[in-house]
Amino acid sequence: MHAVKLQPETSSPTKPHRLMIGIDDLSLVFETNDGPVHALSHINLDIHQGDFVSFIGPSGCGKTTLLRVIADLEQQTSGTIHVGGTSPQDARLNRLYGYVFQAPALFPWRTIASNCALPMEISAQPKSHRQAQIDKYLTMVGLQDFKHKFPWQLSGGMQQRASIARALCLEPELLLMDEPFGALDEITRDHLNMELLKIWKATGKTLVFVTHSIPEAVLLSTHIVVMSPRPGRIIKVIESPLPRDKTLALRDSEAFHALAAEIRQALASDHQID
Ligand SMILES: Nc1ncnc2c1ncn2[C@@H]1O[C@H](COP(=O)(O)OP(=O)(O)OP(=O)(O)O)[C@@H](O)[C@H]1O
Repeated sequence: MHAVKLQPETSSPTKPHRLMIGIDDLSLVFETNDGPVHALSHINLDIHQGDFVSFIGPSGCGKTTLLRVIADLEQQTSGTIHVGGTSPQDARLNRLYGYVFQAPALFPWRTIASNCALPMEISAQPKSHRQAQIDKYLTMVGLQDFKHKFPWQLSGGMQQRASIARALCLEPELLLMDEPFGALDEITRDHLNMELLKIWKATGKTLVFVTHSIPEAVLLSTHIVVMSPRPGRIIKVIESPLPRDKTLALRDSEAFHALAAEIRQALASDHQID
């Protein structure tokens, strides 16, 4: 299939923020027993410091693979990528990013505080600093009173909040989140979406977020990257006209519905929705 190279609408001449992620003509092919899988094809994307960028698209369009390339967990077949002005490998080694998985992935034999401490123990940070970071971020996600509990004593939403706190403890500039709220009920998801927006505002971090949910992408993002499968590619990058300061009430606004419709149209225009 002919691959269309799209320049995203993410940059403007007046934008003061530095480039956090720069991806240029990147493709990734998985060689499998059934032949090559074109997971990513000719991806061009700029993400700036402080942006909240969502990847949305049907199953198999390469959202997770793209996030994993940014995180240096997969290597591209061709093209280039820079993360924080360096290679993804250096960004990983310098702990530039935190990664939040779809499942909280907490160790059941460690308390919430001890789970949060683990990455800081691995990077040999002093105990007093570890304690301060844990207190800061467990308070931020509303779990300070649960720090001595074990993961299995917490609800799914609380466990996911704990995994976000764990990622924040290392003070990464960049937070990569792969459908972190996909398994949660709608009410809990609403709540955590608002919590995440608060954290994003308070910390000024750059967020890259994978989701299947159009309302979630609209509610959270400054930019929405619409993707399509076979081969996995970007079909449109939409800059949100909505304010960065958002409330759940915004979902009843005309602007919200218009943006959701634009995303839906972009997805439908490809005629490949699974
Ligand atoms: N390690 C791998 N080896 C071979 N093929 C892979 C591998 N990882 C992903 N793929 C394939 O690459 C394509 C993109 O997968 P990816 O998981 O990135 O999609 P996705 O958009 O995140 O899907 P979902 O929304 O279902 O999680 C799919 O066809 C998938 O089967």
